[in-house]
Amino acid sequence: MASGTALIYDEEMTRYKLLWVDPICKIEVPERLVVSYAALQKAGLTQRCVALPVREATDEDILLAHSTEYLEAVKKTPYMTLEELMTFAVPYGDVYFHPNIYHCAKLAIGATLNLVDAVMTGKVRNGIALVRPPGHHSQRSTANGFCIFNNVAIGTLYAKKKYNVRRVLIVDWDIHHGQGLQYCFEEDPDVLYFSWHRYEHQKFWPNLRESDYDSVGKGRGAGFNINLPWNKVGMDSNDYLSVFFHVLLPVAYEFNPELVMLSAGFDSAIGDPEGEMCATPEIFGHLTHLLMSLAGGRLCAVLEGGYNLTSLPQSVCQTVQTLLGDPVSRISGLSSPSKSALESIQSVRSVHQQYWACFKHVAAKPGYEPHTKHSKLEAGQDGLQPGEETKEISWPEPLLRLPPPTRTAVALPAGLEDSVPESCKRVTETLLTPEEAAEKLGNLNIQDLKNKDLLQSLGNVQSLVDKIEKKQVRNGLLLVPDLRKTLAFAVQHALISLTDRVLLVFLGNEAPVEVRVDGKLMLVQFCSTEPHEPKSKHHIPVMMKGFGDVPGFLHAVLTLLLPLAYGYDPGLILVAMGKGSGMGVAAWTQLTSLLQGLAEGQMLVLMQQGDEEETIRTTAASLLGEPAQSLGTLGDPLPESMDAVEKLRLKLETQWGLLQTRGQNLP
Ligand SMILES: CC(O)(O)NCCCCN
Ligand SMILES: [Zn+2]
Repeated sequence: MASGTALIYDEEMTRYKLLWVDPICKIEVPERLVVSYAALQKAGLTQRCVALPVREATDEDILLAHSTEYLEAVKKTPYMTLEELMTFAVPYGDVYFHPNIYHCAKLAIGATLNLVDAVMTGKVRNGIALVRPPGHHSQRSTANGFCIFNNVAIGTLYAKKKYNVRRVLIVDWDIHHGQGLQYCFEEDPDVLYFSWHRYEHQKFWPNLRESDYDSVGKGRGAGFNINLPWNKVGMDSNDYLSVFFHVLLPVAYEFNPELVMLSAGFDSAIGDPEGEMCATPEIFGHLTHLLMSLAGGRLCAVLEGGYNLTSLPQSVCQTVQTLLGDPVSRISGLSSPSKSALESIQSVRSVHQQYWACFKHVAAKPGYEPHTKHSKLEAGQDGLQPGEETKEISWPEPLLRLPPPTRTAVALPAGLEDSVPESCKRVTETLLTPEEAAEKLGNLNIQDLKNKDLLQSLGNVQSLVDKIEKKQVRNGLLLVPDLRKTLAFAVQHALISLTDRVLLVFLGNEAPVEVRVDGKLMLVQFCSTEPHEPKSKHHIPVMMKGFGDVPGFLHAVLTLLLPLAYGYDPGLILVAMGKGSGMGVAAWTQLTSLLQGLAEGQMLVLMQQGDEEETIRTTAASLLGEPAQSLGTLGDPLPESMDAVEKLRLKLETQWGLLQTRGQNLP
């Protein structure tokens, strides 16, 4: 499996700037790259990445997405006078030229293509290209929105052509609509373009009717263009995560991309004059993590926008740390998305219902009609007039997410030692004394207290929890003779010595532990037989019509388990698979990968002794940060599974706000 994170940056791309007065373009300054790269250096991240050089794009590269006449016109700009440059820019809109911008634009493309090469050849697992000028607004024969050539469009076409990549997912989290990407791929069913963008019912730049949610793609590309408009400013992590859980990730998994291209614009971060949103930089560490379980981890991030010189570098560092596999910081205080976000989420899901099985059950009623004219008042403030003072917004600087010295520790019975990768640290702790065991697990009976294997597994669990608490170890894997007793002990010990909130995800029918009513344990139990009525809102039985229903299981993980887990914000995750739960290895590692975005990745996986070695090894690999195996092309989830999840969501969404998928007032 490929490993390593590429970082592509060249200071030559800082050598162009606005040469005249233009209040719109003045925010696109060279310092954007300078401060971002400096922040990576200061955080010690540059030396942990694989530094790759830029190269100049060739004409052939550029002509993948642009017309000859446009390229020939741009070729003349290095020789233009100031007057000519100004005149040349006017017809394009919100873009400026400079004698060196053509050179830098070729380097931005070349950086993107070198990144695609490195990822597609397995030289690295993922990477980021810190480039300017950005690209996602530029079109076949048009510069626009600070963009000259469309870096990500060319990167995508290049990957398809050179590496025969079939399906490419483009995620554009820049706060502006990358209409250039939409136009380029809207008829192509092999490229799924997802963009969220400040829209305010067409009142925000680029004010395009086709940026609304009902632009779903054309012809064979219908369904493969997803626009999520933000009709109000002030969106925060609740809104961003909700869109990932209920729109982007379900479709992305169904699409099953072979490569993920990320139009990483950070003007969607707090403090940005363009976005005026409220999501703090940590969110990009989570959004990146949630995309890394797709396409076998092949992820190429390319910088687009981002104009606040404080939140931009912070967001870049959050993204790079996650690409490197560092623990993701906890986001506490999550509650629920805004009403406006829910209207957009509902609209997108209903208009895409006919194209995606994951939305099959969605009511066909949009959250709002795209055509209704909305008064300026209704659309909220119409953004900052150029030069208007932004009120002082401040946010805490994200903490450095230091990885513990050991990532994964394992406690396996003798003989299974070589079933996990070398880099796992072995734990073979002393037995727990019967007194210690009885003290925590009152209900142990006499033969238990004589059961050496049980006492050994309790000792191992205690030791692993303590190592995690001391930040010596991030996560662990244990094979245990008695899952129930060991889980109960793990919960007890963790609540005493590590955290006051434990999330237990259990695959199996018999409830693994008695559920506490103090809210200190959340149990999400995937079961295939109708469970008895749960006693508390912290015991969530998820009916899976047989564990063979991988699409159904995944749907429940993305749209139910993750929102619950993020809303609960546990300090430790326990994952346990009961005997013969028959969940496929690929689906299981998707679960253990995705859940590492919670609790700073502090997780214990407990498996019943006797589980096949393949599952043990892949689980350990997932805990070590190996990308989850892609699930392959998913069939449709079983209707019963979808119904069970929907019923559960409706029941729980008032208590767990991130479960909501539409405005409350909608049926
Ligand atoms: C790359 C970008 O999306 O940040 N460009 C924004 C241009 C805004 C013009 N009003
Ligand atoms: Zn932007």
